[in-house]
Amino acid sequence: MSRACGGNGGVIINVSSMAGLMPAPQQPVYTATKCGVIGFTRAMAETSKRENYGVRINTMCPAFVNTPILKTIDEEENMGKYFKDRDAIRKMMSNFGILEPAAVADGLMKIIEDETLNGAVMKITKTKGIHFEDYATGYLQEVQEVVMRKDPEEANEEVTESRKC
Ligand SMILES: NC(=O)C1=CN([C@@H]2O[C@H](COP(=O)(O)OP(=O)(O)OC[C@H]3O[C@@H](n4cnc5c(N)ncnc54)[C@H](O)[C@@H]3O)[C@@H](O)[C@H]2O)C=CC1
Ligand SMILES: CCCCCC(=O)/C=C/[C@H]1C=CC(=O)[C@@H]1CCCCCCC(=O)O
Repeated sequence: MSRACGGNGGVIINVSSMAGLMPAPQQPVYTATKCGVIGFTRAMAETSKRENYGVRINTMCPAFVNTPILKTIDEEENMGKYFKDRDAIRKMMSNFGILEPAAVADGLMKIIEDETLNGAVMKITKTKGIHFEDYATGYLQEVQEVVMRKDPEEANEEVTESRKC
């Protein structure tokens, strides 16, 4: 797919979850994997841009969606020691509401069609619909740009200077 490998470019959409953006105390490992998907997506999107892969890489973070995975909350084998906490998860579901898969399909289509999106973290919730996690990228970009073109000591000084008020 990458132009660097002779491909035509394209778009990759990784599937994270709202659990990757907020702590899900009954599912710490799930939370960690979904956070990982977000970090990986954002880093690879930046790599793709710099290396001119021609591939847009984005991720989506739906809240609860009506699919078979929700039934796994009632499986002790899946929940392990958090099985006893399934009522808390059910309460969370009832507070958040449950999306239909079509809402996720709408998000997928938006990412495919909007060619400006790269490194985006799309949230999909019952109350707000499709919206995006806002990162303070200005500082990060500034640091990355300076660090990429300077020797470490010079870059460090420049970044420190630029942050002085
Ligand atoms: N349903 C929900 O509430 C939400 C789901 N997600 C994410 O969406 C993605 C899809 O989940 P759903 O369609 O909801 O669940 P699902 O349970 O309907 O589908 C998951 C699929 O993954 C397959 N699978 C599981 N382990 C696998 C493995 N090791 N190798 C290959 N395939 C494997 C299963 O056979 C199943 O077909 C997952 O990454 C999930 O974490 C994200 C947010 C909310
Ligand atoms: C706000 C969390 C939204 C999570 C959406 C999601 O990815 C759901 C996945 C669940 C399906 C089976 C599970 O074991 C998953 C995790 C449930 C996390 C719920 C956290 C509830 C809580 O912390 O109270």
